[in-house]
Amino acid sequence: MDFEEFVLTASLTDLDAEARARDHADAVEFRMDLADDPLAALDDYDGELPVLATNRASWEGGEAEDDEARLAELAEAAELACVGAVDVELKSLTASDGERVAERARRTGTTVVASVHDFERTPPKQDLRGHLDAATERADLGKLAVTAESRGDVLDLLAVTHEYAAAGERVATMAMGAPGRHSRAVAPVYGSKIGYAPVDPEDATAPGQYDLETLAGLVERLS
Ligand SMILES: O=C1C[C@@](O)(C(=O)O)C[C@@H](O)[C@@H]1O
Repeated sequence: MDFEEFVLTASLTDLDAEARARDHADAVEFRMDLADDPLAALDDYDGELPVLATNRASWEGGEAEDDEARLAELAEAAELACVGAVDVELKSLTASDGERVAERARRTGTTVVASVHDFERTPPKQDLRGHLDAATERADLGKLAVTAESRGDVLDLLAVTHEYAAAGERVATMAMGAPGRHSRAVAPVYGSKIGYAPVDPEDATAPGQYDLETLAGLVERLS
């Protein structure tokens, strides 16, 4: 997965749902931290869509508690043929074993996404740039999910997304929460390369997500 074009991913906690995502998604994000026995599920996977593997730490909004174990699992996932990309938190890449996951991914031609999440707010533009600089330096794509409290927050995020995309950097951005919901449809117009959506609305993996069919329709109409 090179993310040259926008990739709409269906966020799944159960890979069996891939068949239901195929009509609208380009890939699936497998939230390993929310799944039972994720490596066995990946071994058994015989779907058509490539997998972006995420094993989100509890300190970054996920459910994986044991950092060493979750990064070891993610490194194993990175080497599987069905996995086209792995998501590693920027903090893991800079401060823990995340770089080892990235090395193992690179050895097998798996793309590395460095992610940053802010579940509280949208930091000032200069900080948004700082996050994207650090993420794009260490990975093939820098992803930034913030929490919008106002339309102005979304404008800041979109402006910075546009700057980076126009400069040829590969980035994915989205504003979580209700005020930022429309960013999920609009950010791709400004160069964001990944969108996330659950197949069923009740399976959302972040606040403010549209369901997959809705987001696919919005993105298609706006592009
Ligand atoms: O990092 C992201 C983005 C996300 O948080 C969102 O806001 O859509 C959803 C997560 O599943 C994914 O890992």
